[in-house]
Amino acid sequence: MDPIQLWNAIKEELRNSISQGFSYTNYVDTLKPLQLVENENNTVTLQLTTAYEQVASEWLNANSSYYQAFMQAAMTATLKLTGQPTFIIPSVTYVSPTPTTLFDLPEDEEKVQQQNNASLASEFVTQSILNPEFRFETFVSSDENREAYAVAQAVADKPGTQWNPLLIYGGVGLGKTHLMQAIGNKVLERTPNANVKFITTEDFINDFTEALRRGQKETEAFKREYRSTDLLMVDDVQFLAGKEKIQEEFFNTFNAITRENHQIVLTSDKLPKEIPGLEMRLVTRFGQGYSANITKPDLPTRVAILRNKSDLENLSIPNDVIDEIAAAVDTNVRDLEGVFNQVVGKMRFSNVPVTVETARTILETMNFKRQRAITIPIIQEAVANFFNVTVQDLNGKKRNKEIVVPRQIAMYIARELTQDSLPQIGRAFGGKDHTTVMHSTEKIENAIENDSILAEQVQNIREELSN
Ligand SMILES: Nc1ncnc2c1ncn2[C@@H]1O[C@H](COP(=O)(O)OP(=O)(O)OP(=O)(O)O)[C@@H](O)[C@H]1O
Repeated sequence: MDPIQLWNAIKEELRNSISQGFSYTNYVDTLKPLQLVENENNTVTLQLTTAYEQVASEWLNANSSYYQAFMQAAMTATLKLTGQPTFIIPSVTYVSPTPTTLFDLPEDEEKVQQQNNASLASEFVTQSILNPEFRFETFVSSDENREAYAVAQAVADKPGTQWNPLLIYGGVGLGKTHLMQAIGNKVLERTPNANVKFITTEDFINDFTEALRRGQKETEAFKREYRSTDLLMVDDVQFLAGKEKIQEEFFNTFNAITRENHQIVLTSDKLPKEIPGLEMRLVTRFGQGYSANITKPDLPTRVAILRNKSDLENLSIPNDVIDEIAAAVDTNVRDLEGVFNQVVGKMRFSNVPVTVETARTILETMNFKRQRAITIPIIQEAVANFFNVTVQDLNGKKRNKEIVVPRQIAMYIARELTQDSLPQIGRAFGGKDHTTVMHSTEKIENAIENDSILAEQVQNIREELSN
């Protein structure tokens, strides 16, 4: 006896004889046939499974006789129809939402159709490949990505539940794809048969365009392929901007997946509401789960990332070399890795120990310069030189305009380019009160808006400091 056929017949019986309080959609439809198990006493158990905890607990609960009796009655009626003499006992087990589709046995006809479509789709739909190195264990968690890291782990543990979709956004090369694929790798590690798909937005656009070009059957195959995923991960959704037809298809794919409580993870370079040309319905859908930002790593994080890489690859790169690279490359982690790889290559292929000097040469060739830490004394000196006054004047009490304006500018730049607090800045300017610093910075902030000469002077000093 085929459990799928049997269950379909029972469902039909239940649909026709449904009683009040026994909801077909919320109860029967959530159950899927697993298998038929022969018992010793000539009975057969139809094992059913559900991803809905409540349905399972209602079944298992002390009052479950209501459901069992009802189901039993439907079975008896079904068996009469099919003329089967075996006595069938229903049983229900709960599986957490992640692997639902693994048990989501399609109805026979549908199964064949899906198989046909799958092979049709595999002719032109992008195959998903995950980088095995992109795992949580190889990701350095720091203040700049802690929230994204934590929520990505939560999604990997319980996909399709609370944070759906998860959107990870931030600048280039900061680890968005790494974290997204870490979710995929973790899910696959736990559930190897899960239908996990990772694609770029460009892949989605190309696949859909190709499907449309090939015809209706292929378009259907495309839809089934994408909409049947347990976990769909799409990189760089900002590239959907301005493409109406693609956005419509993406919207439908999104709805089909989330309706099944399956998980979507997206990355973007900015928040959806800031993507020009992204339709409102997608903006709201993308924002309905959880959006986590990743920002540029600071110096200690860059050092930690390089140390971690060096350890993972069993390399003994000296600490001063790591510090040199981390101090010079503050753009993003991808650039940091690029320089690191050059250094590793040098170690391997030229067989000489890597020193700070070698690292500096590599950094220079790659156009990276060590950033000078900007401190208040450096700012004071630059401002004093620019306006032809002395640092003593800036730190003194003179109140003539020729001194007051440069002093206010120096305080403003100190506030902007250092991490020092208002009281610390006040102390560094000859023991001034923090309210004086606040007043000065506000004054320059407002003046920059209306006074283009002053704005240019401030900009020139900034540039001088960055050289
Ligand atoms: N915190 C981190 N710890 C370890 N490696 C990291 C970290 N952040 C980024 N990386 C590494 O930096 C490289 C670039 O990261 P990734 O490709 O994930 O960036 P991205 O934010 O997706 O960039 P893009 O927007 O350009 O696609 C990868 O090799 C990744 O492993």
